[in-house]
Amino acid sequence: MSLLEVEDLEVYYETDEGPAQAVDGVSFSLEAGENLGIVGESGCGKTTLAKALIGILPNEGYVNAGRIEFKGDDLTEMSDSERRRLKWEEISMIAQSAMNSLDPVYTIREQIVEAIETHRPGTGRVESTEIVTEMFELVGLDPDRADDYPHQFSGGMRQRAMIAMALALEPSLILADEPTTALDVIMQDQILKRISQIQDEIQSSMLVITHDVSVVAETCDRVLVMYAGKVAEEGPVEEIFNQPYHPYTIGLKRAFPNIRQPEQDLLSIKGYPPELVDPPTGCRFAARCPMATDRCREEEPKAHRINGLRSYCHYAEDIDTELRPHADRSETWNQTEAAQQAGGD
Ligand SMILES: Nc1ncnc2c1ncn2[C@@H]1O[C@H](COP(=O)(O)OP(=O)(O)OP(=O)(O)O)[C@@H](O)[C@H]1O
Repeated sequence: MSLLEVEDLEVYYETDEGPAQAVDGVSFSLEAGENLGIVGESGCGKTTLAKALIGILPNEGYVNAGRIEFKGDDLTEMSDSERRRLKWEEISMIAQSAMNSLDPVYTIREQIVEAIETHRPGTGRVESTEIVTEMFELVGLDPDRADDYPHQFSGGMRQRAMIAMALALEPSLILADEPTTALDVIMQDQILKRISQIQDEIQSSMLVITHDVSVVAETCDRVLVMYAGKVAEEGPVEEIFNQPYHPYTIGLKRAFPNIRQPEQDLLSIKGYPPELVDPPTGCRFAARCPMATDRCREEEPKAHRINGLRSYCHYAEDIDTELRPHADRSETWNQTEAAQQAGGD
């Protein structure tokens, strides 16, 4: 049994224009001890997916269909109180901004101790205080600062404090949503290394949600690439980044600097993701894909399994022979939209 199994998950938001299909038919699984990265541009549904997993969708958001099985129990069928019990102890979240997750009126120590005592009622004050000291040391904070309020910490320290809090109860699953985006590059690297170290010690799994493929390359075993609410491609990190089978992954990879090929031009994928209230039929990436055909615009791609990857591109099987050389060229992605349409078929 996998630690987490998500099947055909649909998460929608009620909007004035109708339901926005922010997560649409997403399936994946996560094994114990494994790290899975979820990547994709802003708005592709990464945070919505995480919020649905931990049960913190805003009022207008709801799970429309699908299953989220954690250790064999369906989270979508649990009551709020059952889910609250799981939070921190079994599943914890490191959010994008620590400021929004830490309570400004309590010291950091009070907040961590409160989380420990709520979930482990037998834990005495001395033991909880010891856990705080240990966690502070693990994330590289001076334990003497645990009695400070969040506003007395710098941004980087707050982020570390939140990581300490998220890991204090040794959860089986950590959801890290852009855990280091607000930090400078050196701090990002240090914090990612800390998280991986602690994770090894407490043997937990992690879902790393980010738009930055280098964060995933550094921390994850597998990657799920999302585009406009759907899975574009999924597989082991090495394979996804070395030999992807979806044009979107090829484009996304080329949009970030590659230390192995520093001479390569960075490219930007032209255009914007589609509206999610009335998404296009066919492949959601078709309008921005330089290789799209009429079939892509009409028929939704199914999963193709190749080389240990799951790719949702009609032409995944042909990528090796015909499309990859084309997709690897910057000029392919620099074409104007008119040229794409003229030459697309
Ligand atoms: N409360 C909301 N009401 C309506 N639509 C929403 C709401 N929250 C998010 N959305 C929409 O759902 C889609 C997915 O958003 P989400 O924040 O999950 O994406 P994301 O990939 O995490 O983006 P980012 O990297 O910017 O956080 C977007 O189109 C967004 O506009």
